[in-house]
Amino acid sequence: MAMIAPSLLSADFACLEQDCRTCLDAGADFLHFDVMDGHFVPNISFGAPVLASLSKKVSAFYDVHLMLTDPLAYVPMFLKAGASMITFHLEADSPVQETIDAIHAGGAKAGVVIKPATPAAAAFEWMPKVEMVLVMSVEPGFGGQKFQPAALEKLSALRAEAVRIGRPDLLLQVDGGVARDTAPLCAAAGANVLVAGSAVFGTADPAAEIAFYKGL
Ligand SMILES: O=C(CO)[C@@H](O)[C@H](O)COP(=O)(O)O
Ligand SMILES: [Fe+2]
Repeated sequence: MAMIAPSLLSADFACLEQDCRTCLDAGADFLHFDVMDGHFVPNISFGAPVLASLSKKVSAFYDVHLMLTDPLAYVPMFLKAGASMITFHLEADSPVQETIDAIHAGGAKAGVVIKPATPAAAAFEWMPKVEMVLVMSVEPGFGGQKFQPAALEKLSALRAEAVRIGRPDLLLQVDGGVARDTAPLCAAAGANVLVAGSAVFGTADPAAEIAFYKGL
């Protein structure tokens, strides 16, 4: 059964607290918090002060997706702000092992992310060291983009590798263009955490959307 991580990037920032509660009441497993620096990706979203305010009011598993050129420099502030898991890009500039260690030292779970152009094999060496691998199925930077089917092969390859190394239940997340038509394909390919932004918040009934993905 898949877990669902609604992406707050598509929430109404003027009612972020209420939007989080709606997701959690509907059974959302994680709240996906997309952080963009306007450098690693051509967009700026929100940062640690927003997470700190939110995590004080709403108790949840905060799945923080860092789209930053130097994630290591920002790990301490996101840990302090209440991140439950911090995921960073292998394409970023920070040393990977040091960044994983800094996240773990702060008591959070760690994940690595790959962009569409990065092969699945790039994540293999890190799989024994992290709790989650995230496959981007769109270019990071914006919500509402079209799902890139090439992500499916990567998910299958990563799931096979997770089984091979004796971690069959490793969290394997997919992010970008996940909707009612693409989510079942992702789950069948081995994803067990589905990020959905516009598919959840772009509907009149986010709770019904969340129930659909949880049932996969
Ligand atoms: O990390 C990102 C975008 O860079 C995502 O988490 C998006 O927020 C997903 O949005 P949808 O594609 O589901 O609308
Ligand atoms: Fe994301």
